[in-house]
Amino acid sequence: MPKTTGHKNTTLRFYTETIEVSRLSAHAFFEAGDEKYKGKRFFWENKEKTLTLVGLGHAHIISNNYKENRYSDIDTKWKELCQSSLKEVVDVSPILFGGFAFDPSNKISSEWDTFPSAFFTVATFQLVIRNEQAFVSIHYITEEQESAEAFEHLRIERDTLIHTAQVKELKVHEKPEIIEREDRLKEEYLNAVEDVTKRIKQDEVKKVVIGRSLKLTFNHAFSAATAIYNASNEQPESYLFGLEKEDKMFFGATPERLVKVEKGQVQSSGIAGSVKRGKNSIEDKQLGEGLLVDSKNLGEHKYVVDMIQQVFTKYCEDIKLPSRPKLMKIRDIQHLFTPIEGRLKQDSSLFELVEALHPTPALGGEPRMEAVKIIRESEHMNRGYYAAPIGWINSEGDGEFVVGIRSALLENQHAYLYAGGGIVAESSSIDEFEETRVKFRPMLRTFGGKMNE
Ligand SMILES: C=C(O[C@@H]1C=C(C(=O)O)C=C[C@H]1O)C(=O)O
Ligand SMILES: [Mg+2]
Repeated sequence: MPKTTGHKNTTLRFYTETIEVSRLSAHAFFEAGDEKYKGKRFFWENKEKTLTLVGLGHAHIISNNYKENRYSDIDTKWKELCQSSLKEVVDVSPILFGGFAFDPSNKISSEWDTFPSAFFTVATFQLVIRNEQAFVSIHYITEEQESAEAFEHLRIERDTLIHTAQVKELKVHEKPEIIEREDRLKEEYLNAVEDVTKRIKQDEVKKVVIGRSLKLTFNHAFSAATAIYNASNEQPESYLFGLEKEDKMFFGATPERLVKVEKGQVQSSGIAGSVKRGKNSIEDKQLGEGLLVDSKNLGEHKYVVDMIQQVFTKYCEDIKLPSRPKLMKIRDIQHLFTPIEGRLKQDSSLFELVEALHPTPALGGEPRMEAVKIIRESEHMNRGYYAAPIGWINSEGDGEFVVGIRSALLENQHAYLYAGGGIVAESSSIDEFEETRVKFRPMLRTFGGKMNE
């Protein structure tokens, strides 16, 4: 078991070696880790498809179960590891990949019990595909002097993994069938939406996002590699993420960037307000145009943009913010979308921004603390990592986090899907239920589910 950092007296040494490889599929590389690294992998592909990351094995884990300071703890330990342990100048930066729980104060026992409030890893074998170039790095983190023998062993293992990935196409697994489908806590969900709508009308809060979950049971275990592969085909215009922990994998295809930092430039996005896609281009256009002027959806959206703008005002300068939202059309749904950009003021880090932004009113509500408390009390479930930040950071402090929606937790023969929506004074429980049904679609298709139910 790799040791985690944090002990002041231990000096870790971080050894790396990178090679460039030609012709390597990220999905096949992930699958090559099936035998030895299952439960210790991650997958990432950005929306623009200019960056793909795969991690196999844990060279190092940084995690905590804190309610407070969970972001700064990860931040500090990662900086420490990079600054004091990483001895060489490296051409491909090591990546720290992981995620946070939506609400570490939620104590409901659930499928998420083994996920701490923050969980990040440095992979033993890291694949980075950038601008069509693929690099595989070995990471070896130890308290001892480098052991030539151990490193040589890792090189052999790396070559085996690359070879396996190059010669094999993605296995076509026998397709598991869904044998049971359960709308979990449906009554509780509908009651929560109605109750929250009332409380909003009484001016207790302005907006609260209420979510629900679907549980699928298959006749045999669903392969993690296949699930990620299917999700990327179902929703190619989204980010793709996967994070394994022991026998589970949290994964999804989300359209929503929380925050990206690259060379001091910061980008975030306000995405809230939704309508389905039309059956034909005329209906689709009408629905989109209707969304752009719909007061209920514009209201949902504005809380998000205002809050992100406040955070940017604190952490950034040269802020660019369009005056009105545009449409983001993805396969099953269209959203109101406002991109926000700025330049990071000095001395602020990506993790500080993640902390300041999570949860935005797109996933929590307005005001934030009150909304999170209402979610904790009225959803009757534990969101785990759903609707929470998931992403990566490199040794320079650049990186990107998305909001883990349009997502599911896969556990062998079971999958738990999650979806929610922003409740405002004008919400109706029937329409909100319908909106979550549309949001479940990409993940349902990923698992071979039927859409007409
Ligand atoms: C909460 C979800 O989505 C969020 C809620 C939206 C809405 O209510 O209109 C739209 C996009 C997301 O910010 C989800 O997909 O589960
Ligand atoms: Mg909505």
